[in-house]
Amino acid sequence: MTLHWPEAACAAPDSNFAEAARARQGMLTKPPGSLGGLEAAAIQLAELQHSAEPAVDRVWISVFAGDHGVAAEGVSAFPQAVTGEMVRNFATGGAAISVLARELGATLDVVNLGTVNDPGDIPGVTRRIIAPCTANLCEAPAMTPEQLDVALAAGAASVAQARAAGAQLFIGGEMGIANTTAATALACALLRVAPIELAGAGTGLDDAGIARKVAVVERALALHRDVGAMDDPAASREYLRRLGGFEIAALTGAFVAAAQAGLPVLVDGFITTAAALAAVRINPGARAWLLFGHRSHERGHGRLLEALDAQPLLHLGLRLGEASGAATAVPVLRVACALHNRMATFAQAGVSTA
Ligand SMILES: Cc1cc2ncn([C@H]3O[C@H](COP(=O)(O)O)[C@@H](O)[C@H]3O)c2cc1C
Ligand SMILES: O=C(O)c1cccnc1
Repeated sequence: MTLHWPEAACAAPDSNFAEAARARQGMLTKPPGSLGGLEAAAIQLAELQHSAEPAVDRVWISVFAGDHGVAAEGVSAFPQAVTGEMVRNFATGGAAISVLARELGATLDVVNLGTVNDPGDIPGVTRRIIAPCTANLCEAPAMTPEQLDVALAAGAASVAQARAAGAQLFIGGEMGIANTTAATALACALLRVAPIELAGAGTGLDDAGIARKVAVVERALALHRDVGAMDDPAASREYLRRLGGFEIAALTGAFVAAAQAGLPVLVDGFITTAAALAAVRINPGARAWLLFGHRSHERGHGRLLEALDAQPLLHLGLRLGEASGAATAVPVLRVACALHNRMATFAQAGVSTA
């Protein structure tokens, strides 16, 4: 059997740079460990970038958009037309992620994978249309095998662009009305937990709406059960195909491709973390390349982060998606790098050690 590209080896982090960075942190003019997660982030970036001076000055943000057949079940507080409308808003600069990208001096890549309310060919949007939307995942597999392949490859194509542009950090975001339902279904299947444990309010469902969402995810899981063992990469791929979405699969493809290329990734919220879990299940070597921007307010995010043994940088109660939480965490990573690279050592500053 030929190896499918997402299962090919990931790049190797360099533990020598991690050791050196850890040693340097111990010599800087502060009690060892006192900069907590900032130290850990700088050490991880040094290890991933194979650099004594880690940096995240050049940031690439890809926001993948796609519509979901499961929106027909009334599982979002907003209408499906919003997905296409927001694609336009990303491109014209009015969305949260548009503002954040400008603040960071980051490149914003908007990729339309298929929206029912299609904004068409507009400047600032890359069209990689797969279909107007996925199939309703509680009635059929969300994607055909061919659609899954195209979506995974779309993510990899954005990573190739990011690398060509010299990016030091890749951020993936998503837009797709009803995609918290798809992400919940995928996470439940990958983690083997009940929908009631993970289903949340998304864009703002009330309790009755969340109960409807739970029932929809239960139907989906009943339809798509017995796909394979938890540790089987092919089974995880199949769950992604049946329960994911175009933008979720593109994120999975992007995360795997970034890890294969040796480009660190900063993960956003609930939906992107579900895509990240799928990436790690398909290719375990991808885990090392992931940093986590924030813990979202969305109900199931904590469980997903735990499953990935992730320590997110921020906890601000954000529940937007679009890569907004990851983008908000970039200044924290920049501060971590500046401290690591520019603080004086005890010897340089003539400060007494313990
Ligand atoms: C105006 C607007 C902008 C958004 N930007 C991201 N999302 C977020 O909300 C959606 C997921 O929530 P649900 O599953 O409840 O539909 C996704 O599109 C996500 O990115 C938005 C939602 C809205 C309404
Ligand atoms: O955590 C997220 O990414 C999120 C939560 C709610 C709605 N959209 C995205």
